[in-house]
Amino acid sequence: MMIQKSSSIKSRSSWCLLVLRRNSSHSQIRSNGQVVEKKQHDGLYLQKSKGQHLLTNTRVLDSIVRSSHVRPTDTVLEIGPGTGNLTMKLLQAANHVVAVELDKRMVDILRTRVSGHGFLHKLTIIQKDVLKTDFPEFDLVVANIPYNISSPLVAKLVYGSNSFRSATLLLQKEFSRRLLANPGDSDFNRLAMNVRLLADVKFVMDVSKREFVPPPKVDSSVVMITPKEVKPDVNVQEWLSFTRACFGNKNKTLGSMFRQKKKVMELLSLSQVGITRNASFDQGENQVLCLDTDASVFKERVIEILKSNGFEDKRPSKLSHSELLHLLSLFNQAGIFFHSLPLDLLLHDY
Ligand SMILES: C[S@@+](CC[C@H](N)C(=O)[O-])C[C@H]1O[C@@H](n2cnc3c(N)ncnc32)[C@H](O)[C@@H]1O
Repeated sequence: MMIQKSSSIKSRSSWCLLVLRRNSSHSQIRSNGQVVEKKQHDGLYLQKSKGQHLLTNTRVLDSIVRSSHVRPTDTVLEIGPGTGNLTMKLLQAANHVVAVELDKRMVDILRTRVSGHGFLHKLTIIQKDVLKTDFPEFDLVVANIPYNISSPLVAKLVYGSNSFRSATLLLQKEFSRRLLANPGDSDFNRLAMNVRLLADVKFVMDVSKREFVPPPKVDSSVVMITPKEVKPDVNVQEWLSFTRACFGNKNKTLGSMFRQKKKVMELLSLSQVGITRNASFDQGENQVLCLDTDASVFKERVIEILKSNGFEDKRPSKLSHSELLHLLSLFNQAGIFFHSLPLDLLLHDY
């Protein structure tokens, strides 16, 4: 299959008009939101909305597979196999590949291609949105993912119920830099804080935009995410709610964040934070404070905890995991609990 750029590019800001030649047939592609399809046998319209940038450089594909340390006994999860450039390599290296692909046209091409090479028995295709799919068991993830779902997808992998050895992912370069950043770095954010609580992230290599068809606007990087063997002793759902509250604006101090009336009311009204009266504040029975009357009590308690423990002037993005875990435990000891929002919502909310 050969895919090349057409000379008739009309708009630089929207998708290019592409010509894809396949078995001597060709078709035009323009996806600027409105897909203009001209049926031409097995022509393929690559859609920006689905992040369809195909990685075509064999050397890069080989490097990705090599650096993922796939074993012949492994089941590999591939997200967004597209036309199967990476899938073909994975099928040769692994025992089985589970490929999750949204686009039926891609699924059809993939199935035909894999079948033509006699590998169909090693491939399971799930034609679904990866964010709405429960995964079967797998050992590794290796994928060139659609960049528009990077955050929820990484969160789903790291916080999901599947255990796996590692995820080798091709990501937008800037996004990968954030995952690799440390507290205090300018690009460190909530997702990085959450991912790095449960996993290590290692840089593998940069990949130029020129290696894709069509080339995206940005360069890419491969990173390897490895779940930690020893996980911190924290309720992860409460942790996710807690960091969501702290990182509302990562550059604000925790003091000014929790002083905002809007913030306090939002936290309470969303049941994101529950506060109970307990022994550390009064001798009464535990009970959830009433929203309207007790917002100011809640605020006072939160500020008091921040102040007396030296967190009031700290910015969340400058704090280490152990400092934030300590702050959460201080809140808990004071009867303030960050009640979990549904995990699905927390994972999508980046
Ligand atoms: C960046 S392309 C990668 C294609 C192929 N792996 C390659 O490297 O050439 C991303 C692929 O993910 C698919 N995709 C986009 N959104 C998806 C979703 N929510 N669930 C599953 N697949 C999706 C696209 O249709 C596309 O085939």
